[in-house]
Amino acid sequence: MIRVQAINKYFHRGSVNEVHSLRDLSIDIEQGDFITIIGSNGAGKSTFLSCLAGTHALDSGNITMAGTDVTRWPEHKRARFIGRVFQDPLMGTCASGSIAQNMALAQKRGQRRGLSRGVKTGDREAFRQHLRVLGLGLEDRLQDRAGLLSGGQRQALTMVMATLVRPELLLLDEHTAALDPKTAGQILELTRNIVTEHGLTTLMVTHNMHQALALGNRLIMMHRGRIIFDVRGQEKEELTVEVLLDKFQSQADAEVSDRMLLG
Ligand SMILES: Nc1ncnc2c1ncn2[C@@H]1O[C@H](COP(=O)(O)OP(=O)(O)OP(=O)(O)O)[C@@H](O)[C@H]1O
Repeated sequence: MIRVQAINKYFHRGSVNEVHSLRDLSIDIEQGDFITIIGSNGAGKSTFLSCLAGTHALDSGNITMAGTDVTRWPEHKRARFIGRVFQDPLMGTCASGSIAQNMALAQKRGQRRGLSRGVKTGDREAFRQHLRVLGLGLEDRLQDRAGLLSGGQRQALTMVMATLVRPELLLLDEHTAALDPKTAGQILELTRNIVTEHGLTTLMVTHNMHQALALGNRLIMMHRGRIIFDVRGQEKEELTVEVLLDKFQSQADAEVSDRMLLG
């Protein structure tokens, strides 16, 4: 289990530009949970993923993974058991490296990486098998530079790379948002298959409520650095876009009335 206890994250603390991005956020993430995360712009969704990945240090609070306190662990140390896919398909792969070289690097995630970009012969067949599942023909293009691939192909490759070494936690940050609808659908299907096949504990940020409802066993809604709604199982199955929109709206209404009261 991953336990997040009362975490706070500020940016530019103490200055006029201070942003309190995460506010006493707590959540227990069960082994195998596939959580979709929705929330308004600036709600803190990406910051939350970055704090889990160790990209940002916390101002307070704790994160434990499988009983180990990782709060002070730097990003590179957590990389051993965290896979992450970003919105930008260009971020997950090295354009100048071949598909095989990219996969060889992914295979060494969290280990010391030498300067050698060599790929062992035995690995090539394993890489081909991983790529064949995608149905994109990438298994026959191991020598091609990743920079030659389309955005969708690169994101598919990134998904495979992020899960080549089974991650304890998979973080997906709007990973289909930059793709055309058809390709986004394919990557989502791939996501569903990979996560289900390996039973990966996964957090997926999306602005698409249909996606948030269609995938995962649990959904959380964030607002202003907090989790304001957390639903799972049957209750999630029965959720509709209308109910989610109502939640958003009631939050906005509450803020307006707060402002009126305070003002
Ligand atoms: N590196 C940073 N420096 C300063 N402020 C930041 C930084 N990263 C995030 N913030 C601020 O923290 C708040 C939360 O941002 P975050 O990107 O986590 O929100 P989000 O929910 O992912 O939003 P979106 O849906 O728009 O991507 C915002 O006010 C943002 O401006």
